[in-house]
Amino acid sequence: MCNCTLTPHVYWAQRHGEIYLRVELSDAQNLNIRVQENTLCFKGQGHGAKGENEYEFSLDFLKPVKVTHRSTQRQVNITVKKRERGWWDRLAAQERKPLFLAPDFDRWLDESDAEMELREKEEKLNKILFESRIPKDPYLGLKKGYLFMYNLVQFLGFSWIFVNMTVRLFILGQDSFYDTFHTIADVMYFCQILAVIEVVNPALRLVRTGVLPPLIQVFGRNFLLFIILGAQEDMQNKPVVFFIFYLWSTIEIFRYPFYMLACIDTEWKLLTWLRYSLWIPLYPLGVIAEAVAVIQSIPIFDETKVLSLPLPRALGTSLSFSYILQLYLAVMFLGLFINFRHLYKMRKRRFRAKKKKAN
Ligand SMILES: CCCCCCCCCCCCC/C=C/C(=O)SCCNC(=O)CCNC(=O)[C@H](O)C(C)(C)COP(=O)(O)OP(=O)(O)OC[C@H]1O[C@@H](n2cnc3c(N)ncnc32)[C@H](O)[C@@H]1OP(=O)(O)O
Repeated sequence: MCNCTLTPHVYWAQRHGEIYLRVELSDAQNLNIRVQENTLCFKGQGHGAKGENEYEFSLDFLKPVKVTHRSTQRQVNITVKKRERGWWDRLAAQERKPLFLAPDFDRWLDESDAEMELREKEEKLNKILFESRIPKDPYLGLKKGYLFMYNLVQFLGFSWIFVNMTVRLFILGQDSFYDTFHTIADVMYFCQILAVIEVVNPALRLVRTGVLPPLIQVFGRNFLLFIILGAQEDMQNKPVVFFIFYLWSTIEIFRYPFYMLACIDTEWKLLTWLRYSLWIPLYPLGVIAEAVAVIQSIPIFDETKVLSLPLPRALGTSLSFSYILQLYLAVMFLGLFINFRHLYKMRKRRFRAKKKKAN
């Protein structure tokens, strides 16, 4: 036992593997801290509750401890390792708590919180270990730079379309519905040709997603843009073009900036929410608008015979493209179903991952 004269205030907290002691003694000098079995003896000079003096205390721990670590800042901090990991019901061997001892509420955790803290530390360590085992991709910077530029160009293109259409709608009202194609088509052609890259990217493993969903989307949009609208002038001044282009560009002005931020490992929660929620009303509306355009184009293709297939004389003169369009109408809803399910899964995965992080 130590021969104690003045005793400092000592604050404590525990974890499963260690005990933290904070001795209220500033400008401490001549420190002598010893641990034997389950007893810690402390002696030192410094400024404590009774001014500048020599202070000492001894503490019999509930169970054996080993190795200490100490640091002296404004107070003396001591870390004591428990010889066996576990949660202690109390700190001292004697049932009555020594008078100089009090909980350190700055570091205090109850058993379950301490377990959680431990698990988080282990998870972090495992993640670091796991990541250090994966060989680093030497072209990662280049890939991200390329994706960033691609998304930026698409964002600028679709923003131009969206802003242009909105301004025209405010100025011309319903009249703007009729010449959407003539004012917007060039930029839309450019963006949609470029969008073929979105099928190539997953095929080359540049992005972590499947090839089928972007293929359905790019094929679906380009079929409508280049064949149904592009090949039939009579379709180009129909109001449905306005709705199709407006729905396409509305989702894209949120989707592309979301990807741009992902390329620089940044996330803006509102943008993520918009990217993974806006499709819920927009996608079905888009497909309905596209279906209307396909239906409106059927008699026009029948009449003009554009893209009709010439047949041997015995079978008739030609096979109208409208038959392909009728088949396409059915395929469209299958495409809608596949992509709707894909986006639903992506949304669930994204928000589940976020919830886990928040917990
Ligand atoms: C075989 C051919 C069959 C043809 C059949 C044709 C039928 C056609 C019918 C359908 C017609 C539909 C036409 C379209 C209409 C409309 O668009 S209406 C308007 C509303 N539209 C929408 O809301 C859909 C918008 N589009 C999309 O959401 C996508 O294009 C998608 C293809 C449907 C799904 O995208 P996907 O990439 O698979 O999912 P994400 O969660 O966004 O991304 C997954 C991960 O990949 C990363 N990533 C993807 N792209 C990029 C990129 N360009 N840059 C950087 N990163 C990218 C993304 O960050 C994700 O990564 P993690 O975060 O690590 O998961």
